[in-house]
Amino acid sequence: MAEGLIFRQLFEPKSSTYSYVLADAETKEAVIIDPVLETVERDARLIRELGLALLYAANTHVHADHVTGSGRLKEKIPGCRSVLSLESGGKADVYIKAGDTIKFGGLTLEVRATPGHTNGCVTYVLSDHSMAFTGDALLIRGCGRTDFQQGNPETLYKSVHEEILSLPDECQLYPAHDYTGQTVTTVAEEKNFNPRLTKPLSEFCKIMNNLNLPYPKQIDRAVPANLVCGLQEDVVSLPHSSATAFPPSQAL
Ligand SMILES: N[C@@H](CCC(=O)N[C@@H](CSS)C(=O)NCC(=O)O)C(=O)O
Repeated sequence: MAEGLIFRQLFEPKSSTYSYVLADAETKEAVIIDPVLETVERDARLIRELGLALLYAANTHVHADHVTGSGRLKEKIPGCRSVLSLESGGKADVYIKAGDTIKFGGLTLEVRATPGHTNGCVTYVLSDHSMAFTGDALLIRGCGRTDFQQGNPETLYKSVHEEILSLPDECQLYPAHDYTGQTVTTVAEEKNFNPRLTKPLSEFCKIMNNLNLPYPKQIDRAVPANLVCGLQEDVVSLPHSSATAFPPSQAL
């Protein structure tokens, strides 16, 4: 792990989503990647307890399976700005594209475009290339589905091979989801053991075109909400949250 980095991996069980807090231990400036609406209270508390100054709530893409917590975090933590790729077509305070950087204290995340699951997917790579946050492009021993939101298996295959598996073998990869209890993988592991991405392109496409997965349970609620930073009048938190409804934000 990069020297001087505070790092937390956080889990939201309903959608099996991982969120990540990264902060500079010296300046306490911080970023959260892929926060979830239902766990905003928990995450905001942690950020407060660690004495962090949250600069950015950055999404890897417009998620289809859960509502982002970025809009709600902005309301709770003044100074926090939402981040999303320009390609996503959603609202945010800061629009990013390949090659951009997100700075917090002395640390930097590089933005790599990794479309294929959606066309706005990005991967955030710590500038020393010790860790990368792959969203749904690469999952542990898997990858994001390609059957909606402009998904395309050929695009995904190229993205993952060129932008993620080209990182150093020891680079730790942190996905947006895991459905089997795993938490982290490495480039070397995925180059050797990923049952989809180790296949030639034609075989990969065949696998992806025949996954036959049911649509995510929250898709009809999540996609429209995530296009407006998770803040939409009719979006309410799922039952286990203490929060209720959020008014539309003028401050996007
Ligand atoms: N059952 C879950 C949705 C599971 C799912 O479709 N996951 C997506 C990422 S979230 S859009 C995916 O790409 N999965 C790939 C795979 O191989 O599982 C729910 O209802 O939320």
